[in-house]
Amino acid sequence: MADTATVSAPGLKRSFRWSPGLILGIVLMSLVALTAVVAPLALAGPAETLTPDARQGTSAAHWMGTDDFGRDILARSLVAARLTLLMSLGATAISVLCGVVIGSAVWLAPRWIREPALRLIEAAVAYPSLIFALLIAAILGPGSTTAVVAIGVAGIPGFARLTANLAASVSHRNYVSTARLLGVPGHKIITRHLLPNMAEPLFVMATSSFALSLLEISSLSFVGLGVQSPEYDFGRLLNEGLNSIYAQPLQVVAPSLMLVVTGLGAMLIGDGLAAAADPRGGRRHFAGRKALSRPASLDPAPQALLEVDNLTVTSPAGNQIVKGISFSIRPGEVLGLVGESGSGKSMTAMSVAGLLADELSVRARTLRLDGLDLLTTRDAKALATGIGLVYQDPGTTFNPALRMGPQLTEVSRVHLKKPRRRADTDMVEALDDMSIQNPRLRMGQHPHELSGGMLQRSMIAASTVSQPKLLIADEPTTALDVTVQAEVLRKFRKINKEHGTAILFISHDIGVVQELCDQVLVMYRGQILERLSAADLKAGNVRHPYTQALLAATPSMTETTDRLATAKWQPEDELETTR
Ligand SMILES: Nc1ncnc2c1ncn2[C@@H]1O[C@H](COP(=O)(O)OP(=O)(O)OP(=O)(O)O)[C@@H](O)[C@H]1O
Repeated sequence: MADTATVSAPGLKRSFRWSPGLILGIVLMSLVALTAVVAPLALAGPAETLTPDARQGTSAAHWMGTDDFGRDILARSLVAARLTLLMSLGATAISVLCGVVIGSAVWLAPRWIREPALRLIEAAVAYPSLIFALLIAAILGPGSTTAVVAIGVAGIPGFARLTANLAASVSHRNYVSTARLLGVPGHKIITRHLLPNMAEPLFVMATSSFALSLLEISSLSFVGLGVQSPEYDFGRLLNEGLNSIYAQPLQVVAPSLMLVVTGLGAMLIGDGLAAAADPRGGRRHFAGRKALSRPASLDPAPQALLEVDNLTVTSPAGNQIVKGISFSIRPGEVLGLVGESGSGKSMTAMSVAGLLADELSVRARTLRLDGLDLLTTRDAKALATGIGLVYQDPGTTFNPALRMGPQLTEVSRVHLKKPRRRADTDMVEALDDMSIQNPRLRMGQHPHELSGGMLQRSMIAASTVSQPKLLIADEPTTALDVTVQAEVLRKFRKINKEHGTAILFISHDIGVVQELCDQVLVMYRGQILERLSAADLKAGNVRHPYTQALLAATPSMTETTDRLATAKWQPEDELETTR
């Protein structure tokens, strides 16, 4: 149904609000930039030639008078715009480039380096940047290059912290988790997935940082540590005018006005962009798979494809989120995981995929997929081709900055080493198989050009094109409308029947689970309360009071009732785990 429609994926619609402040800022900065280009060409003579007309007041020839050496004050203030702007841009560039590199490196580093590095960056950010710059300038000696380096270096911690924080927040997106599962190297994740999606806040901060650099560079020149004569910027002009501030106040007024106009323009742009930007949106750390601890080993059941024995996930506060659960999935089996929100379903699935947040501690006696020890393996190819992942929200599954094709064919190209053309052809077939019309056209489009249903079916196609042994689907139909849901569920059944792919299917929806799954696990507060067949679930043959309460809370399509029951069950009840 959704194939012909082209709608924006949720969360990806962009809007931009032009505020009066932003427009004023752009006008002011354009005027200053124009002055910086034209003034040194047109006004170098009156600005730099020494004449006997020293300290004259305003006149038709000198609108703001002349300085101690007979030079035109207004011309000097306008010409100074070029050096001031160039220095501010240079300092901002140093802060942004070095900050982004350091922030990315910190995010990529192992936890034992990352945590102290972040504390160090926090401390550097808290230290006043101008004092820091004064210190650097005092060490390097006065000069324009010194001022640029000092102010640029002083701004690095701010960008490093922003980059590390943004990387941590973007790294929660599903497409980054998928890239990690696929074994994409950390630096590629940064350049392909993180930086394009962090560009907006970085740009907004760079604009504000430019305004700050302008003021700080002018301050350094004003106190004599920045630009030295015969060069001059706004700060240097203020420094020279200070000596004769009472006799010739215009010497200070003109560069002050230029400084105010330039600073105001940059700040208005920074504020305007920050307000206009539509925000998108624990720390995840890429270092291959998370190392899991294992108390002791146990031989897996021979027929099991996935063997999970005594899996425990503990939060940094010491709370057990998953409490020693055990289950297995046979080849070709569809296992449903149901339970209310927060019961630990996703934590269980992400433990299997090795994609849990760094701060969570994971222990298991056995975690094995078809002979592959998931506790210790670093074999990215085996993981990428062994496990497929489908997430709840198709809108966050794909990187909005990249076209669909390269994202969909990543496993084939990176791990199966298929040539690009062959990978594309296979993916077109897989998309066609998922009833996506015009698959070739879709491959060249960006995610926001596809509907939610199409994105979800594309994700299923990408997850299954390499025929993984296990497909993990974490509430894959929750964000879809009912018609699309039914279609997506049919696709799961087709994959299971045609390729014999085992599926770990997570859902709140008992009705969906009954239809799709062979076996069902009922989870509550990190424990498995009951394991039963879908047929028993359908027939209401359930033993545990919580499962009975869950069933009672499921609306029936055939019976009419005025009120829906809620899943009432007292947690004080004895937890009757059946493993
Ligand atoms: N990084 C974390 N640190 C501490 N606790 C966490 C962290 N991530 C998740 N949790 C907690 O773990 C519990 C289980 O979360 P999980 O996402 O597995 O639930 P779920 O059953 O999948 O719920 P839902 O159906 O809403 O997705 C929740 O209470 C959640 O708050």
